[in-house]
Parts: sequence; C-alpha cells; structure tokens
Amino acid sequence: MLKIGNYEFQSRLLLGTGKYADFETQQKAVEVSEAEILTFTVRRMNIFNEHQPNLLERLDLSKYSLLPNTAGAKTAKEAVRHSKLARASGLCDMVKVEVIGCSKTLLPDPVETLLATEELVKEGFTVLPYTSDDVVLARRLEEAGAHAIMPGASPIGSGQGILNPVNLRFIIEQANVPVIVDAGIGSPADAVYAMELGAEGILLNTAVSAAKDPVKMAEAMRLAVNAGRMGYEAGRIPKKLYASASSPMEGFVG
Ligand SMILES: CC(=O)[C@@H](O)[C@H](O)COP(=O)(O)O
Repeated sequence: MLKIGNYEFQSRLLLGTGKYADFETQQKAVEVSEAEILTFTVRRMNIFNEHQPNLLERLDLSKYSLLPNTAGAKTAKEAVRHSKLARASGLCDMVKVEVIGCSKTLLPDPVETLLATEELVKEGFTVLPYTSDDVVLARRLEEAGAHAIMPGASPIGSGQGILNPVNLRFIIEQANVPVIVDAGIGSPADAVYAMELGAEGILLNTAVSAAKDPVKMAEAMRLAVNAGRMGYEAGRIPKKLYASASSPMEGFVG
C-alpha cells in the first residue's frame, strides 16, 4: 500500500494524462494501468468552466484521485497560485509542485521548488515536489514537510530511464516519506529498476501516451511496477564475483 499524507492507494503507478492521440486511447490506457492517481496540468485546464472540453472529461473522476501539477510555473509564487486554483475548484488538496528552471532540459528550479513546498505545506496542501535527483535537496524538501519526494529518473519526456541509480538509492535510503520516481521512464525495464531500488511508486506519462500501443504499454507498466515492488520486498540475492553451483555437491556420496 502506498501512503501519501492521509491518503492510501493500492496502485503504485501514477499516470499523466497529457499527450494522448485521442480520448478513447487515454481512457483505455488509464483503465488498464489500474492507476488511482492521475496528474494533469492546472494551466492547461479551464477547471472553472464546465463547458470547456478537457482531457479529463471522459474519465469517471470518482474512481481517481487527481494530482494537479503546476507545470508552466517558473517561480514559487506561480506554483502556489496554480495550486490554490486547483484546490478552489474542489478537485483535490494534493499537488505536484513542478517549478521548471530551464526550458531546454525542463529540470526543476531547486530554490523555487523548496520555497513553493514550504508555502504549500503551511497552506495545508498534501505536497509532492518534483525534484532533480539531488540527495541534499530531497532531504530539505522532506524537512520542509513534503509528503512525498519525486526525483526525476532523467529529463521529462526523454525516455532515457534512470541516469543515476546511486543518487536515487541515497534519496530512497534517507527518506522517511515515499519516494516516487517521476519523469524520464522510457520502458517497463526502467520502471522495474526504479521499484527494485526501493522507490514506492512511479509517475510516468510519455512512455505510455507516446508508445506505439499506449494501452498495451499501460498494462506493461502496471505489471512492471508490481513486479519491481515484489522483487524489492522479496530481496534480491547479493552479486558474487564467482560462480556457486545451483546443485551443491557437498555431502554428495558418489
Ligand atoms: C505528467 C507529468 O507530471 C510529467 O511532467 C511527468 O514528469 C512525467 O514525465 P514523463 O513524460 O517523462 O514520464
């Protein structure tokens, strides 16, 4: 079970809702993923106008927890404003803080992310900041009251997978809140890897929405996240330099 603040979820796969070719594919992919948390960009939605078509309108929203993200914000102030808009619409009090500091790499601005997290925690939000895989910053975000830490595996939408497994391990080992790997996951193998490192969940979008068959990929990601978690809980064998026989011969009389 994944616990984020006061919320509990069975699924450890969080899904983005952007970049699907059409509503039908999005709907089917979300369904087979069994994700319970869906993220969407506040700035892209006209959340106060029910007549405005939006990407979430075909989904039965009573089945999901919505995680608005503050994508498009360049400062803490903007991120706080986006979050308040989302909460005022009555959707959810969880928010993914995303304050981008570089338009080419889409890497987060660490200072503004921390400031936004501090402010939103004070305002009573359940706060999930998207961060780089910086170990010290992850600790500072937790100290600021973040309810989960979401380090990127690699740049958003790049599909490069996990670039720095050592940093992710350090972050996971020191964290007392769930670590959810967010962004850059390209394939089910990446998701398994992150979960085997001990991540409590994965947030991904492009790997599913831009796959040749998004629905099949959504299912593959569900299985990968579950397999990775099971593997982590089961405990992998230590790596050894030399062979050790699978059928030991000690005590064998022959
Ligand atoms: C939807 C969302 O929140 C993205 O900004 C997120 O970071 C996913 O990134 P990928 O598209 O690389 O999975």
